[in-house]
Amino acid sequence: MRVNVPTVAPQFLRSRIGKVCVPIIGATPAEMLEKASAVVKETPFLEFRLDYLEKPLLALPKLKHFLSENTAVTAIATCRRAANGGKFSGNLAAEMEILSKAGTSGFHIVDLELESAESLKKGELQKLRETGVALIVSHHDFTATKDLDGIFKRIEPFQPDFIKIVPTAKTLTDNVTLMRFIERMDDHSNIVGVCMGDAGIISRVLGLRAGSAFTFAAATAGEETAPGQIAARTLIETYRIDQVDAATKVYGVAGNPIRSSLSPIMMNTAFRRETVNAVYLALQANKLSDLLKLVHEIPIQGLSVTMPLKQEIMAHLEKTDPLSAKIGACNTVLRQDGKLYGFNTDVAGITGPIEKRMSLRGAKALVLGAGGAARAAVFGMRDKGADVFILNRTAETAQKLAKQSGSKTIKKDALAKTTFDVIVNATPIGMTGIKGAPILEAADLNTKLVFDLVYNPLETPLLRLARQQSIPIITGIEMFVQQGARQFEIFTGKPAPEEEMLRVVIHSLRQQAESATETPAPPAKTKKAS
Ligand SMILES: O=C1C[C@@](O)(C(=O)O)C[C@@H](O)[C@@H]1O
Repeated sequence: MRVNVPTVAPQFLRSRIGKVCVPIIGATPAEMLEKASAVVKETPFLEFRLDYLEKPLLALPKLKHFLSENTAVTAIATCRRAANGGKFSGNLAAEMEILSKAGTSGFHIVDLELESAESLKKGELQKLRETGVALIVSHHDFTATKDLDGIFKRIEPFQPDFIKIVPTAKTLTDNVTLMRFIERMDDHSNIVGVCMGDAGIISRVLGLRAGSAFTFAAATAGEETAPGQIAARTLIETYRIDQVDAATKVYGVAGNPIRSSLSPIMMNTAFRRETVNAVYLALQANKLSDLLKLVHEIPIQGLSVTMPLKQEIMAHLEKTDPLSAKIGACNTVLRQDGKLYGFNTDVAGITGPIEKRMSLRGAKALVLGAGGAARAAVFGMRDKGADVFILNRTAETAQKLAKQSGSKTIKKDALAKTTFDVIVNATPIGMTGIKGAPILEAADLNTKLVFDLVYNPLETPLLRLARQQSIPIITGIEMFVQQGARQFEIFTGKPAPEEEMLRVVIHSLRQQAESATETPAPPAKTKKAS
């Protein structure tokens, strides 16, 4: 017997649902509804995570009212139990009662975990389905991506409207495993697949192209219901997920850790601005071999390479430009005819901004540090004809670099008596989260220009010191944008929209700084993400 006539028959759901489903969380029904009302303006496909509520059953009348007023919304009810990675502490019978009630409260779809489905007594699932609600049977693996075919075989007998498989990507190539699996299922238009974890971002952006019926995105940054989830607006506006098709070229920034890199927002904005059919991903690379495999499997057309892979990748390149070879590091890889070619745009990111202000030919430059960034600064400025001095905490590394590059080393006590045309900080000192005393004092800044390669915070202590003495400065953002702009040109052959790139980077940094000051202290106990 049908308890309720559904507003949408399950077979029409496919045409009704959007490509991006946004989970709605909240500790109270009022909080949930407030969030849902805000999200619905942009994305009308919502998953109400009833398991986040203390008393889900009591919330259903309010949610019913919301759904009757918001007829454009397609709503999933999920009440995942703690044993399956959710937050619901009740038993299976309580979960079923809530889902059945959701089915008669205007929800279009309910989400049931495979383990729950398998534990049901005969006829119980049928009873739930008789409410007229469509069914997703889900499987989550919070540790790995494995045995996807086996999971599929376990879900299939329940004949759900959607089969959802959510493993965790431990490697970049786990995304390929998931996407190949979905592609193989091409006679099933009802598969939903996404990898959790920082390494799983690839599947969140390219999964629809592989055939996933839809994907998940967080309401806002900070409201993720699973590790690695991207905010809906970022996924739609920055990654342009609606436009990713078979012809979309894939690029990315590879490193470890990569989560807070601003390259994806900068490069995707540039692609959008120049209407290039390309998407740029954050690639959490724990191992270079995993990255190299991914590059060929996807395939990836070009890479920005960052710490700690800039040196290690050199051995895997067909050819590099002469500066990368001298520096022993490369930050840009272009894939052509299956072969990888390396470039170093960090150098141009340093010399370009200086040469906009002064010629480096014959200029006297001081470089602080002797690591990777310092090598780019030293070789780059030497190449432009500057006389370079190196100051580093470990004198031997400075001496070695000086010898390789035809530069000199200098001691800290000599600075007050020496004048420079430009001082470049290539150490991480001054960067948000890095401890360490400033290297230079006011008396050491006898220079016409100070360039800090650190870009977060916008104004570093060194730049503040220079500003106080009215010495012109260049911020690390300029280097970041310039190295990215040159990469864009190598990737696409088009001039880079530098102003737009700069604008979006400054905007993101300001937002980050604001949310860092606004965010209340994290709770003592971190809850398990699901
Ligand atoms: O199953 C899924 C997918 C998900 O775990 C994700 O990885 O985005 C988020 C959950 O809210 C949803 O129920």
